Amino acid sequence: MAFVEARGITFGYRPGESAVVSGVDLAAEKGRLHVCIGPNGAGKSTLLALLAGWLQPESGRVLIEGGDVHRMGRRRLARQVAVLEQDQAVVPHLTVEQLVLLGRTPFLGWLGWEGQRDRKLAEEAMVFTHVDHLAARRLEELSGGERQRVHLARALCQQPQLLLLDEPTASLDPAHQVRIMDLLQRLCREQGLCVCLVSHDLHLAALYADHVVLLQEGRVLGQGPPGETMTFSLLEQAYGCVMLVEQSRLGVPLVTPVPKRFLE
Ligand SMILES: Nc1ncnc2c1ncn2[C@@H]1O[C@H](COP(=O)(O)OP(=O)(O)OP(=O)(O)O)[C@@H](O)[C@H]1O
Repeated sequence: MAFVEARGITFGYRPGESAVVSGVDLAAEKGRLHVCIGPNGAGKSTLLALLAGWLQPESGRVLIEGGDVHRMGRRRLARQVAVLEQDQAVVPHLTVEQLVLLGRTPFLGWLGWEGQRDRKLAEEAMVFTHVDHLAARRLEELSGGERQRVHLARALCQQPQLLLLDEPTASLDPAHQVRIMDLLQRLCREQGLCVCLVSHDLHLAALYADHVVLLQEGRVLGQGPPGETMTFSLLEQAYGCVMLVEQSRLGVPLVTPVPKRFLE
């Protein structure tokens, strides 16, 4: 059974205006990495917020392990689902370790004290994401990429079953992009996590996705393995520019948007 399922979900931010997500069906499984791609404004972040239960669809349902996400208690939801948003707020004066420990909040007792196990999980998450050497630093003293890795550590520290990430590699250098994607893949394979992420990086999507969802104007234009969804015709239709799709030497589609001067 799918771990998280969207059944015909439709959502619009303002009544009477056209929907931002329209009739989306998808099924995401444990142990698999799902990547949602599509042009700016296609509705990817909105879809992620619907899967997280932060937004309620006008029609259709989001199910987690077969249960409606809006009927799950907030604490239960927070224990199962971790979200890494696109623009994480910087909480002033908080150290890296303190922020990562916030991932344990749904599991703490009523006094809110962290125990030894919580601190151990925070440390493991910081080692995983290569930020352990920054543990005592304040968030505002970090680079964008370092901060992004710290927020990922916070999400991992939560030990979720479903991890939703909005452009988790956006401000990372190529080595850290690969390291973080390797880590996410390992979490899927070894710990059976269900990972859904949004990305504009078509090459990373082709390299790592088990399942690609291609959105355009709120609708699913195609979904399936990268080889079936990242075709030049679907990508051109979605992005509205000419795309060259080759088979890379790593055996996955290599997508290059073609500059105008090569078309003249
Ligand atoms: N809080 C909001 N209130 C009103 N409209 C919104 C809100 N958030 C997003 N939208 C609109 O909904 C549409 C989809 O936005 P969304 O952020 O989901 O797209 P996206 O595919 O993630 O885009 P991008 O790739 O640019 O991040 C856009 O037209 C956007 O302007």
